[in-house]
Amino acid sequence: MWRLICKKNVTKFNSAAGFFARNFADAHKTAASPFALPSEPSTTSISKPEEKLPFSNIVSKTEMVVNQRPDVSLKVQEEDLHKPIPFDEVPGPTALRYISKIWSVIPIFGNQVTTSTLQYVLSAGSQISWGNNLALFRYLLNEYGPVVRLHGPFGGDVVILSRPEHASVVFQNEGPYPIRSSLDCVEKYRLQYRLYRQAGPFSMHGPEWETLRKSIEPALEQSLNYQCDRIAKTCDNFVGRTMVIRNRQLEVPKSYKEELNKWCLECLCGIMFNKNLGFLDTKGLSSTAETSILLDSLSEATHAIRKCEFGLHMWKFFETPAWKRLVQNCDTIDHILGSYLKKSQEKLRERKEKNLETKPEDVSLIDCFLVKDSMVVEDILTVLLDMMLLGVNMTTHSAAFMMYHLARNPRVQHNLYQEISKLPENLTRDDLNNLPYLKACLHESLRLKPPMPVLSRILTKDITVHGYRIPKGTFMLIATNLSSLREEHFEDALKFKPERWLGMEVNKDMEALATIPFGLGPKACLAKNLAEVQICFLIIKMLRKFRIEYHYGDIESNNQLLAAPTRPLKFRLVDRLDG
Ligand code: HEM
Repeated sequence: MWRLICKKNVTKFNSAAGFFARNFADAHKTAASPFALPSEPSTTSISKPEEKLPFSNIVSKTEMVVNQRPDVSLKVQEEDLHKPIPFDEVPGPTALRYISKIWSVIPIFGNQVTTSTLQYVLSAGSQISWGNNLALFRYLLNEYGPVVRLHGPFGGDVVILSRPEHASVVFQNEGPYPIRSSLDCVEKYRLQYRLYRQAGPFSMHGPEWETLRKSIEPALEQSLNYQCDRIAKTCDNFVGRTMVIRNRQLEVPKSYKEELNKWCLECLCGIMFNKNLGFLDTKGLSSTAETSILLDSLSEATHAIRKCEFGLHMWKFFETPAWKRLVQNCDTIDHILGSYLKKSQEKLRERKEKNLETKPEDVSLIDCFLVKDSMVVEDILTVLLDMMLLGVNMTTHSAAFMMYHLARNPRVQHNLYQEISKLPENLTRDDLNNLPYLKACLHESLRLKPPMPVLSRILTKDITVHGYRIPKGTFMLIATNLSSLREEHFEDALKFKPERWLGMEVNKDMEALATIPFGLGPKACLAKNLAEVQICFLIIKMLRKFRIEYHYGDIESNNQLLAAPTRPLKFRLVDRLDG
């Protein structure tokens, strides 16, 4: 009986304390940007109130002590309040705990494999699969609470989070050299198969990654400034191509996503090589053209990477069909990019020999890379391929969903059209500074359908999240797509409401941290500006010419690695009479 009364009272205390903790945390949320805080979480993190209140611990210990000496129990409680809860007590599926015990005797794999293998364990007998990690993560977080530990069946634990205040503890403590889960198969292809010295910016970390990133970012920014006009023309060409591929009902074909892929590749190659490759040729591409081969190889390589990264990593031990497909297609892309690199080298040499003056707008991204001593040809190839694999998929996904959201929300489309209709015919990058509604629409679209729905980090030091001590080396998965859809952060969270972003300081306000489509910290996307210019220019050009409609079932994102829309983008594009 004593036990029962005690338990009831403690439970009441828990909920009351939880209420205060939440309110206190809310007060912190609005007070300051989490990045203005010093980095040690035990003294400064925004989740500090929660860290101090390991209530789950109190219940059992109070129960135990109250029965004997109630006065001592208070002391134990107070001490416990300040102690982080051990990692072993982080909740998670228990079946995995037992499996991991069996496998821990042969720790040959690691947490990378854990994440991909979990789909088999967790999906057994249920609808949940890693293929749609949104449903899987939602299930785990609903079942076990905001911090879930997955005991790696093959060694290497994974912790899943989604709340912005927890994610911010991870980002605050990542230091100058964050580590994320790499694309293992791409890393193996480069380091072991091609014997390159670097694995590419996405997979690298540490001082070598920093040096590479410091070479890429200013060069990309410079090329973007000079090549904006080329991007604008490519968007015009895309509009032209759209006009000729519409059917009599003004609908674009099922393959419109491939057309967007071509647009994106054309923009990217324009920046990389200072050259139009002709992906959007109105006559279409011949199947033997180099552009066709590049496009097909990129799509095949993307499929092969998805296949290799999801499921058992058998390609680590023998050559699976997916691994062979990856090698074949990455070899083809490397070969084509290599030939462009060679031409650029020759051109640079000739200019130098003949002492020819070079106008800034004639300088391509690879020219900028070639003049850097820190980058050899193979480093440049890895950077270009990373950019193509990530950039084309992510930008296509984002542009596709931006068009979709505008089609589904005619009022928003109308308001946006009002904003952009005053722009001059020839767009410049500066024009984008005065388009708050367009920026809000893009951010809102990325909130609902981010192309990288989950961010990952491997902890470089111990941290305390939600009261739990999580050790260095743990593989963290941050389900930003879930925090983006939570009603507590966004009213009518499932609705497309760009107005919510007007006046909000994105990446600074705590609420805004619930949506970080380009990631955060030193490892955040290095081509955010490029992606924004591309998508904004495209939407401006499209809206000036057409009213976008969509008359079919809902389009979702498959929420996978290198995500893609689940349905054909069968937009109906009606010419504007005043366009
Ligand atoms: C709307 C389009 C895009 C979105 C939403 C996006 C989003 C992201 C995200 C979420 C990350 C990981 C950030 C983190 O872990 O904190 C990332 C990394 C990266 N992105 Fe993007 N991206 C986009 C376009 C592009 C483009 C166009 C390129 C290249 C041309 C690109 C190249 C990269 C690279 C190389 C990295 C790895 C950076 C590093 O680890 O240092 N992305 N991107």
